Amino acid sequence: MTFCELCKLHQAQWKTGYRLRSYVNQRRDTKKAGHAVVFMLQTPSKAKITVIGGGSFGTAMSKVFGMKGYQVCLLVRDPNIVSGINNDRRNPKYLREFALPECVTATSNTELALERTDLVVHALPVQVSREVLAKVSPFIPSGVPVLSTSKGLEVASHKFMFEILQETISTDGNRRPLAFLSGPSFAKEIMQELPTAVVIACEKLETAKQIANMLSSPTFKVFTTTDYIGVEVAGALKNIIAIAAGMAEGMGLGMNAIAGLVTRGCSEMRRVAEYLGGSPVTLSGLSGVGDTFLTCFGPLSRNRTVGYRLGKGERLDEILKTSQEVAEGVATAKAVVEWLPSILNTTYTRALVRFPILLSVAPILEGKLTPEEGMQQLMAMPPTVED
Ligand SMILES: NC(=O)C1=CN([C@@H]2O[C@H](COP(=O)(O)OP(=O)(O)OC[C@H]3O[C@@H](n4cnc5c(N)ncnc54)[C@H](O)[C@@H]3O)[C@@H](O)[C@H]2O)C=CC1
Ligand SMILES: O=C(CO)COP(=O)(O)O
Repeated sequence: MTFCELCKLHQAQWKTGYRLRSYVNQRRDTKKAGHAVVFMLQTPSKAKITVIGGGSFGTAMSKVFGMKGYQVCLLVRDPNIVSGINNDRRNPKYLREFALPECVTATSNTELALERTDLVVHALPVQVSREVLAKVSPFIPSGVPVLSTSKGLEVASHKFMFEILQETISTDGNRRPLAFLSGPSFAKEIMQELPTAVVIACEKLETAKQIANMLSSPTFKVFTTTDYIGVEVAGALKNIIAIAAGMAEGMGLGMNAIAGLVTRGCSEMRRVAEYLGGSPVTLSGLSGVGDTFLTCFGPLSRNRTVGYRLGKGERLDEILKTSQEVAEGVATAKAVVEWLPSILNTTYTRALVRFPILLSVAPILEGKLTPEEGMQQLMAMPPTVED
């Protein structure tokens, strides 16, 4: 069967699934939304997925769901992306070299994008997420799960995505299950259909499993966990470690230094996650060391690239001017220098002894320390027991 034939088959399945979706929506109206969602996600007929964000990762998620035959609607603000996807089956701005399945469409109309949707996938930079989620929230049908793929800490509030979602999506009295996807998953490699393994976290394991089933394919393997705190902390903090690793590489410090830095960075990340109630098992898994390795050593990483260019002597403003994609670690590093000492109820200087990597990146990004001074500071830390 060719790819086009497969798309036609999926479109036919979508049409036959329409009555079922209407039934599910009626069930939602009768306040049995929780059961209706469970039923919908388990059925083999094809549901509607709304992806918020037409950047690299939103495009990649659209492809994964589209390849499974779901009706994917991308909600984007740029009209060129809407027409590019609807007319040419390509996102003209991000990963344009890859075609999208025919069942992927795009719109800038929030109401249309979220009408009768069965799952919302959020793929926007963390710093704009609160504003966008607050706007779209009234249009998300009651009981529909929201799967976040964003990784970082909000600068203004020092909050993770799970907190931003709790504050924007679940406050209107219509509880919607919140789930979080993370792990080593470069958007470009997903578009290339290269094998990828991720983890989905949700307080209710059953919901995580249902979404995992919807996404799983021979090239996309999905694990599940209930430890959304561990997944969220790792997803945010690994980006800071990646900037540090890139910097060490740009400075030509050698593999001993980079491996040491990444390992100790993972230790700091695990200790923060455990402090907040995350599990060390999660931190040694896909969303923890898995994603940290990818981002620290993978040439496609935007965070590692920012660090590499800093290590080569460029200034942050010059680097950001020449990059159209988000490097979440830049904002997250800034948030962490204020947030981490405050949750530990201590000063920056005292916290620095326990978390020297997580807390040294922001002063370098801000130009208060040079990368060389940052590295000297790390090496001058007093010897401690390895933890
Ligand atoms: N690209 C990747 O390989 C992966 C990215 N992620 C995460 O996914 C999230 C999104 O990243 P990418 O898609 O890669 O970013 P990107 O930089 O490729 O795209 C960001 C998108 O957000 C849109 N946007 C920015 N501000 C907006 C606003 N105020 N309103 C509406 N849209 C707005 C931009 O127009 C763009 O389409 C990040 O948190 C990232 O860490 C997670 C896994 C992999
Ligand atoms: O999180 C990612 C892959 O899992 C992407 O990392 P970068 O944002 O550094 O490219």
